[in-house]
Amino acid sequence: MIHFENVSKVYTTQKHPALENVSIDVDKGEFVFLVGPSGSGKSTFLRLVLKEEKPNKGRVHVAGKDLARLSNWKVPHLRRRIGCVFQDFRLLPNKNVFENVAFALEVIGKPRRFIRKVVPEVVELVGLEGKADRMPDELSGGEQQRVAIARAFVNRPQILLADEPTGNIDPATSIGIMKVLDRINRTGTTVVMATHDAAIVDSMRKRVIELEEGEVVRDQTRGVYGQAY
Ligand SMILES: Nc1ncnc2c1ncn2[C@@H]1O[C@H](COP(=O)(O)OP(=O)(O)OP(=O)(O)O)[C@@H](O)[C@H]1O
Repeated sequence: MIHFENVSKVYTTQKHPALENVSIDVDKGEFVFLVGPSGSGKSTFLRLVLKEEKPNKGRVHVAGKDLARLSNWKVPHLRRRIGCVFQDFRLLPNKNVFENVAFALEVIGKPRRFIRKVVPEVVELVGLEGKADRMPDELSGGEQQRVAIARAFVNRPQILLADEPTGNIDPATSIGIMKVLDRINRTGTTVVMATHDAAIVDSMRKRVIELEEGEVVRDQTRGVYGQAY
């Protein structure tokens, strides 16, 4: 589903590569944690998957497409197949829960009837049934992140990228967020989550890929956050 082959990325303003000779394969339906110190290249990896950045060397394939051969006008189509969740939720403050989730479908031209059917289903999937009328500022941080996940998933993307989704959320609430991501993963969606949250990684026992100064230094099938010697 995601295939990196000897990928290097150097930002023009930086001396050191953000990613160096990275080769990673993520299969359909996998759940992968991307860990490593700040600046090790996790966000750069996610940006390359979205074709927000281009590699200086190597190849990136996503959902069977070689991104170097994907013309710019097809990039929005690629991004529709990839849901994104961020640390800071990024909800529209003037829209309620239903409208925030519906908006993701409106912008890609889905009919109103379809939207009225699927939005409540996804709102329920993330555990927010009964709260569809709430505005973002009437929700806790954990609930806001559930809305963001619903919005990322409502179009049933093949891949869900999450960049520090529990970064602004307390540990107890984070467990609930991880249950939602796990539920989404069980529907067959590939999930890649960049995180510094050791407790979460240790409790989930999923594949762990560790980056250090842009290089893959560990790739473990049922891994933990810290190096297991
Ligand atoms: N747009 C950019 N322009 C220049 N340098 C960048 C840019 N984005 C990232 N970098 C640099 O590339 C390296 C990798 O950064 P990246 O954001 O991918 O790391 P990260 O592992 O996601 O860090 P964090 O855990 O703090 O989010 C760092 O040295 C960073 O300063």
